[in-house]
Amino acid sequence: MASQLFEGQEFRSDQRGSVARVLLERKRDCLLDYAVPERLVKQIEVGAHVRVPLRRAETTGWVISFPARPAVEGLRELSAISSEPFHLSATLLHLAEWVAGYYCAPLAATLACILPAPVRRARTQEQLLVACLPGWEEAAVDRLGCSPREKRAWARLRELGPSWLTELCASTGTGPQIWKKLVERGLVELRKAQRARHPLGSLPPGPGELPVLTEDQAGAFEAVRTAIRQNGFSPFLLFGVTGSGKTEVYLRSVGEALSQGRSALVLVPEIALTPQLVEQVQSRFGDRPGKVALWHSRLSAGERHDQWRDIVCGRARVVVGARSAVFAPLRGLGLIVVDEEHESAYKQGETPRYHARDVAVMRARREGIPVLLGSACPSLESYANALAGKYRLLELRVRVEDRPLPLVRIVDLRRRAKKSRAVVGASSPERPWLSPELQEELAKRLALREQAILYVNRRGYARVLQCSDCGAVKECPHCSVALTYHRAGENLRCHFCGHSEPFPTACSACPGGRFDALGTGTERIVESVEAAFPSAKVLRMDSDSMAKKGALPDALRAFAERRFDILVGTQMVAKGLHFPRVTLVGVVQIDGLLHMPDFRSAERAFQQLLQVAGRSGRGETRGVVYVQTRCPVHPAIQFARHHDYRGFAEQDLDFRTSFGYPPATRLLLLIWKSRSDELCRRAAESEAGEIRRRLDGLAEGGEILPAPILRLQGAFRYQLLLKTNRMVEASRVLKRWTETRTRRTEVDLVVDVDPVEFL
Ligand SMILES: Nc1ncnc2c1ncn2[C@@H]1O[C@H](COP(=O)(O)OP(=O)(O)OP(=O)(O)O)[C@@H](O)[C@H]1O
Ligand SMILES: [Zn+2]
Repeated sequence: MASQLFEGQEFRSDQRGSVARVLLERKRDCLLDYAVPERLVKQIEVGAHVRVPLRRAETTGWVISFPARPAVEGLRELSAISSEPFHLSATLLHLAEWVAGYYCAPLAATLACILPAPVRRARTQEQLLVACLPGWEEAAVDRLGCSPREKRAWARLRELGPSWLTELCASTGTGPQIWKKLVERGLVELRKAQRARHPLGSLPPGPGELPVLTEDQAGAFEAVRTAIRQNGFSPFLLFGVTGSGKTEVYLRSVGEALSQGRSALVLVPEIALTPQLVEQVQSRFGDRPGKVALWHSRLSAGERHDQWRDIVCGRARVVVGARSAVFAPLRGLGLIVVDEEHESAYKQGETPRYHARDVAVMRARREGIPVLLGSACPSLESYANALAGKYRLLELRVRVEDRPLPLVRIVDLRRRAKKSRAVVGASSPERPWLSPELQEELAKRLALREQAILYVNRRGYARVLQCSDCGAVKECPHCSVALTYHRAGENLRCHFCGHSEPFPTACSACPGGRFDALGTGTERIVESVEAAFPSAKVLRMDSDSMAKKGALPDALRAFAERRFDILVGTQMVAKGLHFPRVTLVGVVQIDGLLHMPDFRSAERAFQQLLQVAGRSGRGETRGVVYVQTRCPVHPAIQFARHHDYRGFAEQDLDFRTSFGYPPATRLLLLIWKSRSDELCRRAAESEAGEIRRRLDGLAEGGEILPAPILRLQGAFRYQLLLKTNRMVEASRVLKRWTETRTRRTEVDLVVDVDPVEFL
């Protein structure tokens, strides 16, 4: 049965019935009716997760409705219901239905993304809890003849109150046997208890003194506060320059929602990259364990299981999370905050390919609450919505304490001598990657004991490894891209599929055995900096060096404590970091971003520049920024030089309107994928005709084109880009067609609504 069966229906959790319509948990949407046995009638509700018989086996699914009359006679009975915390609320079902409909995805897949099966199946954890038995005084304990160690342990537990055995042993330096002994003496009890896993448990709570808001902050907060009190959908775009204190506006707003007895949701692009914000939320609101919940896909299934229960039952009042937290089952939601709303990490790369910022706005509308989107360089989509009056624009024009924005200097690399082709192993005395201007400024800042950040848009050592004799370039065996040379592991790696191979001993195309390392990455910049400033302490920050759990917070702390002078990194160093001693930011390399085959390439480069520049001069000394480029007149660079967001937005919006790109229209990207190039191209061409016919009048399309990276993870890809102003309808037609599409086993089709990735 197709999905349109339940489109537009009201999900009401107060409904009951003797026939349940169940959406099976499978790849494609399939609805079946089951009889509800007498014993389950009281517990069953819309959104319940159930086990049902299917042919000779059992499967699982979600109760979607209680039809008055079953679709067929002689129904089979459903067999069991999952525990109540794992029933989805009507609000979430509606949201899921919208996501599935808009993003052209199966509803079953969307529900599985909201509440993944391993999370649901994980068990609550039980641990040993130690507690003092009542009625004992010190004098009485003395008479029992306890050893001094036993007595000390008992006294300590009395101060602490009931404690988990493992932690008690660790914090008091005792072994479990001492506690067993105290149990034997009848002084303490040891019992098993349910223990919720709180991923934030160990962060220090306790709010300090709140800063006095700047005028702009106060204005913005007042607007949000009024909206929270008034109840009702109201979307805000908080556009605040770097260092203007957006976080404080978020925190005050969350506090306001809580004080109104509501809960709040704070979305961040990537949890691992924003430890500073998570810590702030926890220290402001985590006055009891579990009040702030964390939600992202890197938590274990057990942790997510417990967090889900905490959120559903109302123990957690604030949820901080990445993309998928937009579906967190908070009750009485009063506010949603989306930090760095322009970030592409909010877009999910697999089915359902939703954009969490847009789902957040949709959820806020359904719940009738305010949503606060914040950024120092808003996406043009959001900015256009603000210009059109759909979002209310709140501006923070100046940095806190009236600190000036940094001075941006452009270093034009065009007239420089050609870079020497640095042969691997040979040292390059002139250090071609750092211009004399940037080196001079670095030297100056180091002498003043200030700190610097250098941004490079690629990790690794060199972009390409090329045979010095025949010119052959080492490519990934699975993708049509060159491998990146990583010196740290002496290997070559594909940044798209993760393939890795050792540094070659010989060229595969000729007898040669010498290679040129072309282009640069973070590792090479670290090498250049260390050569130029042997006494400086340099820290590399990219997804390679920060791969270990806890590495990033440790590194941030070390840099904050000035154990390093220079931080070299990828976009990781551009986001949300606040280091008052940083007075110099060097953009070593950014040109690559300017020329991506993507209509957003200028916007991305501009955002990156503005963000990274914003790390400079956040303390008492004014900052400077050096941007090295071969395209000094590119608008992204020129507008960034003057911190002119509006100027950039205006001219880029003009370009988008002239060429029919978002936000002037919406895009639908269809991608055919197959192991066979020929099959893929043919399928794309034949199906594109059918799609164009069905979408006639709803969407307009260009040609079938090979994807910019034709082969990815072993699959060849062809694309069709369609433009539409009626996405909901177009998406519905496409969904119906994909559901009935005769399945060609070798050719997959992906439908990406509002795509952000075109490679
Ligand atoms: N009203 C205030 N008075 C003094 N300091 C403040 C005030 N508001 C915020 N701050 C401090 O200013 C610093 C910068 O704030 P914050 O990191 O929120 O800026 P931001 O707008 O998020 O910048 P970015 O976009 O660059 O990340 C923080 O250390 C914050 O504690
Ligand atoms: Zn690859």
